[in-house]
This record gives sequence, structure tokens and C-alpha cells, in this order.
Amino acid sequence: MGKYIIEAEDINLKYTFIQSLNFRNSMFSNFKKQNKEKRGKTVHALKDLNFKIEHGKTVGLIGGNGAGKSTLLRMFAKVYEPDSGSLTINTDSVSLLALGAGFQNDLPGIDNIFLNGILLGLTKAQVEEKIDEIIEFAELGEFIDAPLRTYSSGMRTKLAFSIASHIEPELLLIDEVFSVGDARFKKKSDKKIRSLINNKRTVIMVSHSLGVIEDLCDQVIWLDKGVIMEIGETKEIIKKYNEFMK
Ligand SMILES: Nc1ncnc2c1ncn2[C@@H]1O[C@H](COP(=O)(O)OP(=O)(O)OP(=O)(O)O)[C@@H](O)[C@H]1O
Repeated sequence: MGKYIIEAEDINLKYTFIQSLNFRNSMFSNFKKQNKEKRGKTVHALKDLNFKIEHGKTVGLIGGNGAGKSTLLRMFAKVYEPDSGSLTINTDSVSLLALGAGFQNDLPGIDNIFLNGILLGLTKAQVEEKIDEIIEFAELGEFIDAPLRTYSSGMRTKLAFSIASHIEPELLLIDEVFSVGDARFKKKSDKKIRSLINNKRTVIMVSHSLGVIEDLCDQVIWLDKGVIMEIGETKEIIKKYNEFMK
């Protein structure tokens, strides 16, 4: 095993999309007349990023709204590929803890555990091995056999958290998912996140809560408008970030 789990060289990502007509701009005939090509927009979300992340580290991604944090996290999960540059992820065991992606409302909780577990990278046998633990952790009682559309949003969140936190990959990506549910469940989910982090795996997390980042991370990557402002030891970077935000 090499020293680094992630190696990024000059990576760039641009989103291209067609600006849709809305009530306001449909009032302007010029906008209406523009063809789709002209209404095309490009956002250069990540610009020439260079960094390496060592195995076993817990790394925080910080930065203001639209800085590129979630985009970068999704690249680590291979949801997006860079438009240019090279991104090497030296493991196949990666999962992105973002709550409830891929849930099916008409299926019961238990079927969603299988579906979601497999989407997050487990085999059916691995889900079977963990299913009792997942159900117990989610605390849904008989609702586990009811269709998801009958769940409250808190119940959905508990189920999503329980599934995602039982995946235990080598590289765990966490997108702003901390302490979910009611006060008691929050305590339990917080403890679960900490146990995942303390388990020698590499964890990369996005959070707007600098307290959480400072508490949990060894290192920080600070992004602003798609570029890396600073990268380094948590306390030092958070101090610079706070000064910058003043
Ligand atoms: N699917 C998309 N299509 C077009 N543009 C997008 C898309 N997703 C993100 N963007 C744009 O890319 C830039 C980076 O967005 P991203 O969600 O990665 O930022 P972020 O740092 O996670 O922001 P926040 O803290 O607000 O969640 C923003 O300008 C955003 O508008």
C-alpha cells in the first residue's frame, strides 16, 4: 500500500447546463428568442487543484457556499470525473455518506436497506450480514416493513443514517451529515460517526460547522470559488479561514 490514498494533479471540473426559462426571464422576448446554445451556462466549479491525502487521515473540506466542497467530495466517490488533470483514488472501497440518496418510496424500509446498501457498495450477502444491526440501530420498530412513504422525515433520516454508517469502507466520504434525529438519536449518531473515524480508515468530510471539523479532523482543505486557498493542519487553517471571513 502506497502512502497516499488520493492524488490529485491539476484537476478541473466544469458544469455545463441550459438555463431554463422562468416566469421572469420569459417576459423578456430576447431571452425567449435565444436558442439553447446561447442559454448554455458553464460554471468552473474546481480549478487546477493539486493535493495528496495520506491513508488513515481525517480531512475536512471547508469554504463558503458554492466553493466546490460537495463537487470535490463527489469526485472522490466517482460521481464526476475531472474534465482535465488526473485524480487517482488508491482503493475501490469508497462510500459517500449523504442521506437518503436512492430511496424508493413505495418499497418497505427493509427492501430499501438492501437497495441502498448495494448502491453504497455492499454485496447482498454483506447486507444480510449487517441487516439486524442496521434495523436495530434505526429504531423503527414495525415500520421497517411499511413503505417509506408512510415515514416521517425523521424516520427516513434515521434509516438512511443507519444504512450508510454500517458500510465501513476504506475511504469514507461524509457530506454534512452529523448528529441526525431527535436529541437522543443525535448522541447515538455522533458516537457512531466518531467510531467510524477512529477506525484507521480515511475519512473526508464536508461541514459548515468549524467546531465539528476542528474536533474531528487532522487536516483541512480550504476551498474558495473552486480554488484551494490553504491546505494543512486543522487549527492553523481554521484560524486563517476565520481571519479571512472577517
Ligand atoms: N449540478 C450542477 N449543475 C450546475 N452547477 C452546479 C451543479 N452543482 C454545483 N454547481 C455549481 O458548482 C459550484 C460549486 O458547488 P458545490 O455544491 O460543490 O459547492 P459547495 O462548496 O458544496 O457549496 P455549499 O456549501 O453551498 O453546499 C457552485 O457554483 C454551484 O452553483
